Amino acid sequence: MSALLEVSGLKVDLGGVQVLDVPRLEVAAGTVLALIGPNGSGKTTLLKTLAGLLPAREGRIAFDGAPLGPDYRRRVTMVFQAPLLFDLSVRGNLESGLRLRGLQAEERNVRVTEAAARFGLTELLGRSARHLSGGEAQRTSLARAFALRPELLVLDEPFSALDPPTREGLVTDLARVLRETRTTALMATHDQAEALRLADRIAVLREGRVAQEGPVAEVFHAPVDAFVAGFVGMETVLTGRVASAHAGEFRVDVGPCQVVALGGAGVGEEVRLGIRPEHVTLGRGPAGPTSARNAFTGRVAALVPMGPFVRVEVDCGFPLAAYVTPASRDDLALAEGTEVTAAFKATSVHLLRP
Ligand SMILES: Nc1ncnc2c1ncn2[C@@H]1O[C@H](COP(=O)(O)OP(=O)(O)OP(=O)(O)O)[C@@H](O)[C@H]1O
Repeated sequence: MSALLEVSGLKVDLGGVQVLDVPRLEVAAGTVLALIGPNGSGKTTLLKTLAGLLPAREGRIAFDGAPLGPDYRRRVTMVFQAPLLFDLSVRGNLESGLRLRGLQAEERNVRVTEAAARFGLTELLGRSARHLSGGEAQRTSLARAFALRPELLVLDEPFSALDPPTREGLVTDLARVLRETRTTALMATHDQAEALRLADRIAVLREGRVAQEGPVAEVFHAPVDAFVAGFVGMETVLTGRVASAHAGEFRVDVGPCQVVALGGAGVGEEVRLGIRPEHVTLGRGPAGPTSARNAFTGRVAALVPMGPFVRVEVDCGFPLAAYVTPASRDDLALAEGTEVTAAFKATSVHLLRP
């Protein structure tokens, strides 16, 4: 797939301070790249720079093979966290950009009807933008952007101001529309679940640099370091020394235990291992035969309800986080101090870059 957007040697300053340093970044045509990272990591600054709204101090940004030209602002559309709507009807808002571009009434009508249908706004076209809920206003803002059929869509945390059910509906619709229209998009988000559902690739930002960029599954399942691991929900990060290595499998001393992992690591090497809580299973009583290469006895140190699941912290001689459903917690009668067996496969242990 060819890159629609290509960034090299990008450096951006704000208020005289360098806030972005991105040696390379590419967005292939028809794909969605999500930027995730903590507050202040540079997501908005990178989006604005790539949308042509902020100048770079150094570097090259190429769009469709050429440096950004004067027509670039017309080819890119940006949607912000707070929908910036005009004091017009929903239809008036959807039409506004199309009028500016000199589209004829007939074509405007086709595009408005299509965009409204895509975002469930058909019944609301006559409503004043002043009388929309937050969710409806953001739908209008997204529909207005899609009506322009931008070559690149840039979304800056478009759902962060919405309540969870409203957000859920809009994420579902946006995922469908992105797929149907094969729009190339860049999106900043705090929310891993959003990134998982909307993006093909993820770039994790940290202090103005890209800590890792890759396909969504790769970043979530094989984070390169402890920072990315923590950010994408790999809650258990263990440090230990490799005790033995044999036939593509190695054992790491972690406290009084040995954790089995797959891959190449040298005996005596200090390594960091990451384990996702959803890959850890808990049981009562001694561990029976299992295909999991790792099974440890421990005690429940804490139980934290987190909506659809409960986060269980187990002390196995090292701290291990597991997710169970509230029903499993009740079936296993888990409470602080309960003795449990925690098991996870060697394939669920990820070797992180130190
Ligand atoms: N006008 C400014 N002058 C100086 N520094 C700025 C300015 N605007 C932003 N910054 C700094 O630039 C860095 C990146 O900010 P940016 O808003 O891009 O981060 P972000 O990842 O989008 O954060 P958030 O998730 O909070 O929106 C931060 O350290 C911020 O303090």
